Amino acid sequence: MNSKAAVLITGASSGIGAVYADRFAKRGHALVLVARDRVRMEELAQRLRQENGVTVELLPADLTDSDGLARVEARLRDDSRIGILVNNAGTAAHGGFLDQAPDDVAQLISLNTTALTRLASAVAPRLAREGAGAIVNIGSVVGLAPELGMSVYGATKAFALFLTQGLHVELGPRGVYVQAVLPAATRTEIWAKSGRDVDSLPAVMEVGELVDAALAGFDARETITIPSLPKVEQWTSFEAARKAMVPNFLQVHAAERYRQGS
Ligand SMILES: NC(=O)C1=CN([C@@H]2O[C@H](COP(=O)(O)OP(=O)(O)OC[C@H]3O[C@@H](n4cnc5c(N)ncnc54)[C@H](OP(=O)(O)O)[C@@H]3O)[C@@H](O)[C@H]2O)C=CC1
Ligand SMILES: CC(=O)[C@H](N)C(=O)O
Repeated sequence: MNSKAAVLITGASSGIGAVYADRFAKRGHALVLVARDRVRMEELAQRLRQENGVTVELLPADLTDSDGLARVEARLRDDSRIGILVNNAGTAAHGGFLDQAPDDVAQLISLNTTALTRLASAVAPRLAREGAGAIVNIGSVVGLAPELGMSVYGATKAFALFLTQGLHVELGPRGVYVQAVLPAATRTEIWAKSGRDVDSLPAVMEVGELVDAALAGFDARETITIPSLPKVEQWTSFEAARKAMVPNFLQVHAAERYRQGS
C-alpha cells in the first residue's frame, strides 16, 4: 500500500474522528472528512492544512440519509487516491431498550451498522483489485459486554467486530488490512449527546491517547485493537475458546442434553 494514501474518515467533525484526522495529517496523508457539520469540519481542515501542508477535502453527508450515504459510497468507489477508510461515525442511545423508540433504534442501527457496512462494501472491491489498503471499523468494548445494559448500541458494536473479523478472513489474503478498534469510555461528546455524564464514570481515557493507541495497533497490523485492555492474553484466550468451539457445531444429532426420551 502507498503509505501516503488518502484517508477518508467518517465522523470527523469531533471526538475520535477529528483526532484520527489530526494524526493522519501529521503523518502526511491527504484527507477526506465526512460528517454533517460542515462548519466544524472546515475549521479542523484549515488547521490541518496550515499545520501539515496536506490536502483536506470535505464531504459533508448525513450517513443515515440514502442520498448522503450514496455520495460517500461513490467517492470511495471512484477515487483511487483513497486507500484507507476509517469507519468511525456513530451514535449511542438514550436510556435502556424499553425507553427507546423504534425509530430512534432504527436510526442508530442505520448509522452504526448499515452505513459502516455500505462504506466498507463500496471501497473493498477496489482495494482488493489493487491488493492494498485498509479499512478501520470503530467498535466498542460494549460490543463484548451485554451486561452493561446498552443492548442495541452494543449489538451494533458486536456487528462491527464480527464484520471486521469476517472481512479480515475474506480480504486479508487479497492484501487489504482490516482493523476493529474497541475503545472503552473515552472523553468525547458522545456521552452528553446521549444524555450521560462522562465524569460520573470511574475511568475515562482522553481521546488523543485512545487514537494514538489505536494507531499503534494499526501500525502493528492488529486485527482487533482494544486500547484499554491491560492484558492482551485475556482477548487471545477468549478468541481461542471461540475458535475451539467452531469445529463442534456441525453434528448429525442434537447434543445429549436436548435428546428427550431417547
Ligand atoms: N467516546 C466513547 O466513549 C466511545 C466511542 N466509541 C465510538 O467511537 C465513534 C466516534 O464517537 P465519538 O468520537 O466518541 O463521538 P462524537 O459524538 O464526538 O463523534 C461522532 C461523530 O459522528 C458524526 N455523526 C453522527 N451522526 C452522523 C450522521 N448521521 N452522519 C454522519 N456523521 C454522523 C458526528 O458528526 P456530525 O454531528 O457533524 O454529523 C461526529 O463527527 C463512534 O462510533 C462511537 O460509537 C466507541 C467506544 C467508546
Ligand atoms: C460511547 C458509549 O456510549 C459507550 N459507553 C461506549 O463505551 O462505547
